[in-house]
Amino acid sequence: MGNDLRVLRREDWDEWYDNLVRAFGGVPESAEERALWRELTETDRSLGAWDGGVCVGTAGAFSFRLTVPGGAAVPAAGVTMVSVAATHRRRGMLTSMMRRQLDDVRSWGEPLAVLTASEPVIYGRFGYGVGSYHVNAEIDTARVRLSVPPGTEDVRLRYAAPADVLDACEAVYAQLVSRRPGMVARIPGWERLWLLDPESERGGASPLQCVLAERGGEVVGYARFRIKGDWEAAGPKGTVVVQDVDALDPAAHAALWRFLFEIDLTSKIDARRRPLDEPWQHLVSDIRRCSLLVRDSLHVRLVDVGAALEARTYQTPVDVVLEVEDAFCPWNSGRWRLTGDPKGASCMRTEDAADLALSVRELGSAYLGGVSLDALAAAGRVRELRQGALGEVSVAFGSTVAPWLAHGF
Ligand SMILES: CC(=O)SCCNC(=O)CCNC(=O)[C@H](O)C(C)(C)COP(=O)(O)OP(=O)(O)OC[C@H]1O[C@@H](n2cnc3c(N)ncnc32)[C@H](O)[C@@H]1OP(=O)(O)O
Repeated sequence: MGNDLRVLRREDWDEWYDNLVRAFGGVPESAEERALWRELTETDRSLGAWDGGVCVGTAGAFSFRLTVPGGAAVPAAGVTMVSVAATHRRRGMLTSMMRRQLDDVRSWGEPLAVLTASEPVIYGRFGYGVGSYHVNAEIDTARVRLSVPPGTEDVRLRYAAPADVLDACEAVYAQLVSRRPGMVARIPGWERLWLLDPESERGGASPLQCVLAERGGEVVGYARFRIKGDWEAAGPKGTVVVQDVDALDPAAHAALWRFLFEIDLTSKIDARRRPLDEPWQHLVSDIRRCSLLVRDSLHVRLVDVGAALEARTYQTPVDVVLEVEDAFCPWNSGRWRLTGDPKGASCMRTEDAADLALSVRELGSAYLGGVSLDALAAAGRVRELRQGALGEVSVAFGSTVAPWLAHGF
């Protein structure tokens, strides 16, 4: 191809990042946001493709820790900032960057690579499966009522400037990370991303607002949101645009959502990227008027099948031989014996007969417990080779809590 693919040097960052911005339409970010991404880019884990000294391809990999079923925080490459210049598209440049990147991730000893896709069609060929989903909700708060559980009245709410209470909000988030598969522990510096609030990206809404939920002086939750005012002849019809709601217990959760439901001069909540099983869905009087839309969220790639399957736990005892096919990372292909239970697991090479056959992409989908192997088998993507194996393994792989990624990257 004649292009040079190499690890990013800090002095090349501006040209590298310009290629990325242009591939996403070319509208520049605010100086503040650009400076923050510059700081957060892990250059030694990023790749640039150069053609005659001009940057034409980019790919990065944050060093994340991802919560997996059982609560462990597993090293995972957070694949990001992927772009190929439109002048060089569809010549295999992405494929060569993914090749190099997955080889690198393996050499770093990280068992997983994860990403959120600009277009879901791109990454399946490289062995990524959709491992978590989120919902977007548009709630008609003029019609939908929220009932709250006992204890909600004990929660006190107060406004605070988002920057002033950032540490308290981050402490709440940090407590939630180990409770839900698919969440990512915050790398220092990342918390500042949630406070970037350029007027150009507010879509006519207010600056970011924050309300803390407290009980006995302790912060037990927070909501960050904007208000987009609107009026019609009959009166106000503003929208509450929710950015984050994180709460440590049911009463704090209900108090925050009730607050968002009842803000005067608004008749709608627009909440994106919420967990599939978020409790407020069970508190509303009319779920249909909440217009839930399910979207793919985290795409998961097992880079080291044995280490990845050992790193999580299983809901019920499991002893199974998996025949794994992995064309892009052939070191994973072949038979693996997985034995595990709620306390731990081991996964090793075996010559024993296989019970289930599947590709690494299906393993990625099932890995966080949000997509059942049964459903994948019904789609013809998993084959049962020993009768009864599918049901057992499917239950073992499940998670009682829906996996969820709180934010893009
Ligand atoms: C994690 C993230 O950062 S997600 C962000 C991804 N980046 C973007 O969406 C920015 C805009 N798009 C781009 O920069 C580029 O089009 C990319 C990176 C998506 C693809 O780069 P390319 O170098 O053109 O991909 P490459 O030539 O290696 O394609 C490999 C295969 O994937 C297919 N493919 C790649 N991108 C797409 C797409 N967007 N839609 C459909 N098919 C695609 C190609 O057709 C090709 O298929 P084939 O092997 O059957 O011929």
